[in-house]
Amino acid sequence: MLTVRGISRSFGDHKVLDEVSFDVRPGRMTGFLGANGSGKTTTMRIVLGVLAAHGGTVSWQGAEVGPQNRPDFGYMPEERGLYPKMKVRDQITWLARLHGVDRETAQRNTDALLADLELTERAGDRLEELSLGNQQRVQIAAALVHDPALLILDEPFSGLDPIAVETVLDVLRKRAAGGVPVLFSSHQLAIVERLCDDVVIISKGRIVANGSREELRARHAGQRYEIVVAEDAGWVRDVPGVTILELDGPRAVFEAEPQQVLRAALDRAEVRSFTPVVPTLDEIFREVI
Ligand SMILES: Nc1ncnc2c1ncn2[C@@H]1O[C@H](COP(=O)(O)OP(=O)(O)OP(=O)(O)O)[C@@H](O)[C@H]1O
Repeated sequence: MLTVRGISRSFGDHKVLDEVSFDVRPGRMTGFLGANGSGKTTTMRIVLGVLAAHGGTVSWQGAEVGPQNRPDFGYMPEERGLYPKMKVRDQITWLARLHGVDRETAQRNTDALLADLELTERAGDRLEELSLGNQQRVQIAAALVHDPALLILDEPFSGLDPIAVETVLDVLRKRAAGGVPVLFSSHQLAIVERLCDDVVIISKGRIVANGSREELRARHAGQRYEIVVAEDAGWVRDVPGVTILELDGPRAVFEAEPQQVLRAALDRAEVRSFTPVVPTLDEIFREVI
């Protein structure tokens, strides 16, 4: 498990991270969300040791992270740093070798990743000959080729078309299923909602929400319900204590103490369904940042 505790960082007078704490658990996909400039990249760079913290600790499997851990980590930085003129397969294999992987394993891992990322046909092309989306897939291969024990990915889905997103998702899910903790930042909340086990939301350098997707939804659910009845649901607005959010023929969405509305409903109408409305990640995000 990766444990981040009380990390702070300033640039000049600007405090960019303020006591940031969260965990990235084994076998779980953790989405790291925040507006532009909220501190995601800075946090990731500190975890990777590329940047020093001004306070706090980062631990891996219970011990403070140091240079000895770095070869075990896989990092896809925001500023993509591969060689445009080098051929795709040569480049990925070479990166694996730099991480100390033997030649045979490096070639086997490269070929398996290129196949999983649907890049086999481009293996002999120079990186600069690929479309931006395909270059992005190569970046993902570069972060994964040495079979890292932890994955930190800065915006791995940016610039990918929906089919490429699915391909990359499958590759990352496979790693997580194998027990690797995966932390990735993204602005695409629909993807995070679908993919993540855990969510960490940062705003202006502070963690404002942190937990499993279900916990966050339950925590932010409030008293919002949807009722569907056989005929017009207009009477719901007359039940004391109800705030109507949507009213559309036989369907109403409202905030209220639910038992009272359900009792009133059973007196007046044939109830087809009565369900709590859980907020989307997008709604939670807007609420907390
Ligand atoms: N090397 C630096 N020198 C000065 N300020 C910096 C430096 N690196 C980051 N910052 C500032 O720290 C803040 C957080 O930046 P960071 O890149 O971590 O945000 P982010 O959440 O990754 O944003 P985005 O979603 O736009 O990538 C910003 O205000 C940024 O300008």
